[in-house]
Amino acid sequence: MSEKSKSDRPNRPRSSADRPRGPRDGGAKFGDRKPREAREGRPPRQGSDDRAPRARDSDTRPPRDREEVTRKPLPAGLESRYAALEILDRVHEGATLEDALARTRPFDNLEGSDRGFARALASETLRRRGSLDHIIGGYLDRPLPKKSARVMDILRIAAAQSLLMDTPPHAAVSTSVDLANDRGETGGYASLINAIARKIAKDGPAMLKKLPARTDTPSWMWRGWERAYGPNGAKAIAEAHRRTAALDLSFKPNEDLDAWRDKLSQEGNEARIMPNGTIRMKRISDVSSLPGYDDGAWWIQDLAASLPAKLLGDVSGKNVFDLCSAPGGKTLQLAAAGAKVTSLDKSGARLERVVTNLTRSKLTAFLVEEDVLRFRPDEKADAVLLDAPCTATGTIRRHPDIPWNKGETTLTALAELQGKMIDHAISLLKPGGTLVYCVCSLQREEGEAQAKAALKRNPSISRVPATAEELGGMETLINRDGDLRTLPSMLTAEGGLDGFFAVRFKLAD
Ligand SMILES: C[S@@+](CC[C@H](N)C(=O)[O-])C[C@H]1O[C@@H](n2cnc3c(N)ncnc32)[C@H](O)[C@@H]1O
Repeated sequence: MSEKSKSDRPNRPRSSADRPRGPRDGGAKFGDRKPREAREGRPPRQGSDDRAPRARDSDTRPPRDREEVTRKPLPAGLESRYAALEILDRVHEGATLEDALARTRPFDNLEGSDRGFARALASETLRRRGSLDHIIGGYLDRPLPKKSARVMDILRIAAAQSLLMDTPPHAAVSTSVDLANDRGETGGYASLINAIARKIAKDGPAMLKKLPARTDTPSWMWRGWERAYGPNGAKAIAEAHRRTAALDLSFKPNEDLDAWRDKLSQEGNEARIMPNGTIRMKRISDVSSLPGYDDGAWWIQDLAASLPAKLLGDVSGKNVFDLCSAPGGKTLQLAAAGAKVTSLDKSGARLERVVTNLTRSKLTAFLVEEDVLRFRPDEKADAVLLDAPCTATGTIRRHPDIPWNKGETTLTALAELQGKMIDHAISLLKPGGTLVYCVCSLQREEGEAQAKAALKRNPSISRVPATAEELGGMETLINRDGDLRTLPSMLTAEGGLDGFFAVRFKLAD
């Protein structure tokens, strides 16, 4: 982008202190903080454009830096397992898997296939943690003491390698024993780990096959899905979570999708055009090497995540507030469709990712760093998109840490916040304006129940049902009320999609 004066640089977050006038008044400040990716001099990794929302914004925490500088190099083959163990440790401390991957030094030091292996090992261990714990538990006389959490993690990654990955059993066992011996606190358990890992390598595959899909789902989540979708629906969702998500790319309007499909297709990884215009392929490790990345022709966005913005219809030339916008998937969509977008998020760190994504895509938006509930612009909006913070249970395929780091109390607190955000978003609309409220959650409390309660609290709004035409003809994604409801168990033959809910409201004229 060419050098412009401060007031002409829309892609700069403004702090709330710079907000005396309307949202489009320029005056962009917020210093010259560079986006994190640019600071580190490396492209964002796969999935970073449209990652799952998080109830707790751990992006603002300082990087973990506790790795011992003086550590002796580990034997070949052990580094990647050691990195996976450290990643799990950070997730247990409350970090998201994505943050843990970004901030675990032993992982950062890995390259190529070792890096891919460590990532896959940590992800698969979390994805099937319930099953792995069940099988390991069968070999323990009593649960391991809390202070031996690392022993349990070594057993988990031993089991994950034997049961879920193609690691030869002897390698899964011997590297786990080596990991145990690497530290005094776990060395005393080396023979126990050796014995259990061997048994699991031998008998575990048959045991794993017998475990029901719900074993990998915390019971509060399972109960919610059963209430909402019935026992078979809950089972189908849990089964879908065992599969990894595809790589979905959203394109700017007017791009020639047939040409992009041909350019993106690789041997063994055919790209395909989905009904809504998403191009889908199998996940690859280096997205930045794909054609079109540097030109910003596309951005990563799950098919389901691309649908709520479509419910705003033709936004060209309209004033649209994208509330809770980071990392910016929907801001990019709206800006690419010609809207004058005000992109608001309360996290400055996450807004930097919006800047990165806008810059790469050569699109512009006005950025506001603010809490939604405190946002009081002078000028109201033609349309508002509210992608509220939620439990993100619709994105478990991509973020297998979610079941273990979210609880029912988080759900209750988020549901209360979502109601307040909806009411505030309505107050930001011009008469006749449109609000789309959405969440990437499977929990009814955050979706269907919010829509119902919002209509009851606000007689000035009415629901405008979604149409199949707006969703690329995919009418199965519309529920009985006319709202968008996607589940990971839908479009199974095509690779599934994230779980999303979206409702469209119109404010009376
Ligand atoms: C669901 S994610 C947004 C995903 C984004 N819309 C996209 O399409 O890329 C939720 C976002 O809400 C933000 N957030 C959470 N609470 C907020 C609040 N009170 N005010 C503004 N933003 C908030 C988080 O920082 C997070 O970036």
